[in-house]
Amino acid sequence: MKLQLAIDLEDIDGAINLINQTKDSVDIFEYGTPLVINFGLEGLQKIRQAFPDITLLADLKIMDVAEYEVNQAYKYGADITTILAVAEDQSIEDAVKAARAAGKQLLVDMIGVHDVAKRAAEIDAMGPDYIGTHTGYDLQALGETPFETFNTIKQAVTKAKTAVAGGIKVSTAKQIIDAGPDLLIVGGGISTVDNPSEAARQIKAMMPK
Ligand SMILES: O=C(CO)[C@H](O)[C@H](O)COP(=O)(O)O
Repeated sequence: MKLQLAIDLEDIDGAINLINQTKDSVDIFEYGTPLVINFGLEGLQKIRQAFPDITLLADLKIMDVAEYEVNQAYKYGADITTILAVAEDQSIEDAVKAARAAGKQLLVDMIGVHDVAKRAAEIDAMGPDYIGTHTGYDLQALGETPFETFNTIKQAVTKAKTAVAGGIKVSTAKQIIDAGPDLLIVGGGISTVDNPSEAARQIKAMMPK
C-alpha cells in the first residue's frame, strides 16, 4: 500500500517546503489541481527539478484531448497523471495507450460518477494502472466521505490497483486502510495540520508494508 500526498497549495515554494517535511513517509507526491491552475506544467517542472527522484503525479483531471494532455504531463516531469472516469471511453483508451507508450502510469478518477460499479468495471477493462474513488471538496463540504464508494470499487475492479481520496485524516485513515486500497491519497489531512511531517508518519505507520 502506498501513501500519496495531495499538494493542493497555492504556491510552489510551499509545495517544495511540504515535500521536504514529509518525504520520509510519502511514496507519491501529487501536484494538485490548484497548482495546475495557478502555475501550469511549468510549476510541475520546477518541482521535478528540485526533486529529481520522487514519484510525482500531476492531477490534471483530463477530460478531452487525452493523448496530448497525458503526454504533456509526462514531458514536464510527471510519472503518473489523472483522467476523469466521466470522460468518453475513447479519451480514456487514448490516455491508457499514451501511458503505455511512454512507460508511465495513469489514474482514472471516479469523481462525479453515479453508477460506480458499472463504470469502474468498464474502466477496469480499458487497462489503467489505478482506479480511484474520490469525494471532492464540494461534496466533503456537505459531509460526504469516500468510504462506502470505495467498497463498491474494491468489488468491481479486478485488474487495476485501487485508490481512495477525499478528506482522509489521521483520525479516519485506519478505517479506510483496513478496506485495502493500493493507494491512499491524503491532502489537507497532512498539509493543513500543525505538524505535516508527524501526520504523514502516523498514517504511513498504519499501513501494511
Ligand atoms: O483532488 C482533490 C480535490 O479535487 C484532492 O487532491 C483530493 O480530494 C485529496 O485531498 P483531501 O485529502 O484534502 O480531500
